[in-house]
Amino acid sequence: MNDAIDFDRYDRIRPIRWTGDALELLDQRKLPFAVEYVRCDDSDAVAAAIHALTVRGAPAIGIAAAWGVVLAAREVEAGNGVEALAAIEPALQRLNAARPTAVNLAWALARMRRVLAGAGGDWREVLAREAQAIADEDLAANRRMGALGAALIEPGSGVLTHCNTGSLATAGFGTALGVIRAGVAQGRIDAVFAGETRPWLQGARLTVWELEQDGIAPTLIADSAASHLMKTGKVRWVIVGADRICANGDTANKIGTYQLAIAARHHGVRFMVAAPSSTVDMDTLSGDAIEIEERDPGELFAVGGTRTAAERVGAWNPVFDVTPHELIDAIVTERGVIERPDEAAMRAAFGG
Ligand SMILES: CSC[C@@H](O)[C@@H](O)C(=O)COP(=O)(O)O
Repeated sequence: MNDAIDFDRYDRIRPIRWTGDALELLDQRKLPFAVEYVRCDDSDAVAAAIHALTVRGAPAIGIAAAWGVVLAAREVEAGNGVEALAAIEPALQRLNAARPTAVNLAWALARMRRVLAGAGGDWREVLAREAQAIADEDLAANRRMGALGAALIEPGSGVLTHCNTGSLATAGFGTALGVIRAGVAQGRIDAVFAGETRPWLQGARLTVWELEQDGIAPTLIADSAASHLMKTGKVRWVIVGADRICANGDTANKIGTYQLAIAARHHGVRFMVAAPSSTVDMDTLSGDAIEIEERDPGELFAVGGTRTAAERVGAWNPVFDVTPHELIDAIVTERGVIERPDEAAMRAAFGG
């Protein structure tokens, strides 16, 4: 087994590109059938892209929103950061309202507000530097998490992941998918299973495509095949990302994660959450307090534009769920590994 990880070999996709005067977003609604970037020239276009899932994944929407603040700043004249902040605050609120569950969005906006409030005449440059720092720190955090998470995995393991948590969902390398990339690179993981992730198919459309760019051949499964897969003994870990990790370790992630955690515990499969510290929300005490985004029920009526449900049916489309901390074996952030997370362990690691 070789513990060295050639990060560049596994990290080629960039979903967010800042051109110097516009934000380009890899259109994740069209992947894998078209690789097209959408150009955003103002902050409302960024907010609309976040809402429409053109850009998605908790860290990625935080980074996109930070660049959205830079775009909002172009529309105002102000002598210092405090004046500028007052002028762009409505735009920041529209960015914040684009999606409710991933805390990285509010976290990135709070960070942009903080530096702006302390800036002088050079406030535009201060904002651009901070947006770039948020992106750079995310990439570094993912690489660190990859190494930390992979170290928990015994050589010869199979793993199951859910949704898309890779380069597409972050500044690069990925959270759970970063752990998987690192685990494959080190020879610890010899089989990767990816759930389709109905209804938006992040697993089928994005994760499988991303891993194939790296020369990793994943096996796609229907979401409903997960318990059966676990019963076969082919996976030792379920590895997922997070949209918000609470003070007690309860974790919101893509709908379907909770049932994977229940099934994993039943079958003796371990359950890992990998996320940067920007996903940790020590102000939210437990998962009960997390707002779960509900999207258009129409997302359930069709696949790829073809109707699959009868006409005039009702549907409910919550797109995240909360996994209680008791079902989580390890939370991995760039700051370290928390095994069997609870409030005491979270407070010891993150304060608050
Ligand atoms: C690094 S990504 C972690 C989560 O953001 C991911 O698992 C997820 O749930 C994404 O949901 P999405 O609705 O596609 O934005």
